[in-house]
Amino acid sequence: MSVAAEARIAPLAVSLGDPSGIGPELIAEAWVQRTRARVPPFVAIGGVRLIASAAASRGIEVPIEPVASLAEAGAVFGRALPVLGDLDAPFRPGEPNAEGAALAFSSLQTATDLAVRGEASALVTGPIAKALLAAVGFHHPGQTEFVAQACGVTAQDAVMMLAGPQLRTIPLTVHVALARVPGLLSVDLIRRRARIAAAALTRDFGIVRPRMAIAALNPHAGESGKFGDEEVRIIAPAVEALRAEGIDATGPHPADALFAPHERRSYDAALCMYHDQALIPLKALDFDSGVNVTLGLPIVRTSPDHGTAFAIAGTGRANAGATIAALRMAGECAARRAAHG
Ligand SMILES: NC(=O)c1ccc[n+]([C@@H]2O[C@H](COP(=O)([O-])OP(=O)(O)OC[C@H]3O[C@@H](n4cnc5c(N)ncnc54)[C@H](O)[C@@H]3O)[C@@H](O)[C@H]2O)c1
Ligand SMILES: N[C@H](C(=O)O)[C@H](O)COP(=O)(O)O
Repeated sequence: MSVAAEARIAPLAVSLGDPSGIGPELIAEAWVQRTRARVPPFVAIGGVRLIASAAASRGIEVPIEPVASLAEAGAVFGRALPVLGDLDAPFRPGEPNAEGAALAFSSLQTATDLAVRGEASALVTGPIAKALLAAVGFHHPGQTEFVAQACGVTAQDAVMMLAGPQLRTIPLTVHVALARVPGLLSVDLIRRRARIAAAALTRDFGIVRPRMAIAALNPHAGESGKFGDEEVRIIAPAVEALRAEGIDATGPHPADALFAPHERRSYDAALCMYHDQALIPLKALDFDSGVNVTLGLPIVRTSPDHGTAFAIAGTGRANAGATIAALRMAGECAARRAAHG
């Protein structure tokens, strides 16, 4: 998608994430790198004081301008980092507390509303600590499910995808204990999520006929039932049904070889059975440019692949690559939707 096409979209709404984590300083860093890294215009939801202090801790100077609207943010972005709203907190790196979690929640709510109302062209969420947010009334496993609900989409139909330059992976089950995974797998779940993912890869990523590789659950894809029967009972029938409806699905593939370089060339996205099966290869290959994108929503939503990294907040060691990649991917997907509907 061209820079000209992205220039025509409204600014992205960016939530702060936990104010004691690395989110606010990476917002500042992304603004500093906006021209070189071709970051589309965005507005931070709150944090005038917070972002200024977080930027100072990295040794970067960022002019910050409070704005009253998204239109104003677009006009300001070239000369200053626009901030909308008066949410704020002092910067206490590595010292998360309930007040900060409440601020992160409010910023997320406002940013999501702006995207749902169509005022922002996309939503980019900063990293939050799920346990801390739960303590202040956030009753969702993660931001994915919160955003889905705000869009009127069931959590089942909001599909998490991790995307980097070398790989795209989709965890079929996400924030659940590993012991529960086999009981959650079904032909219907695989088909439903694979369909949503295939449609989104076409609509948002321009891949005309996405190739979906479906991973096995057990070692050696179960070795003909010797090490587990989920492949025979669930995954193979799901692949067959997907192929019958015209989706280019293959599998079940033994997961140990699926992410080898020669295998990665054979598919556009790997559908994985559980969180770490999908996220370990992605983060091993593309940690500093990995994006968490939610497929199947009426809005575009992305996030950096990393978490709050409290231990390095304010030290200047946090890499801004994944935040920049999340902003760029959100801008590209929004521009593609604006161009093609
Ligand atoms: N996008 C999100 O909202 C998101 C994603 C993952 C984890 N989390 C949350 O973050 C918290 C911490 O989780 P975690 O420790 O498993 O993951 P983490 O990504 O915060 O940290 C994992 C490791 O990577 C390092 N790291 C992370 N981001 C980095 C960056 N940009 N540059 C350099 N190093 C970086 C950290 O210092 C740490 O060593 C948890 O509460 C979890 O719920 C949030
Ligand atoms: N599992 C995700 C990751 O590590 O990137 C992460 O926890 C974010 O999930 P939400 O976007 O649903 O908060």
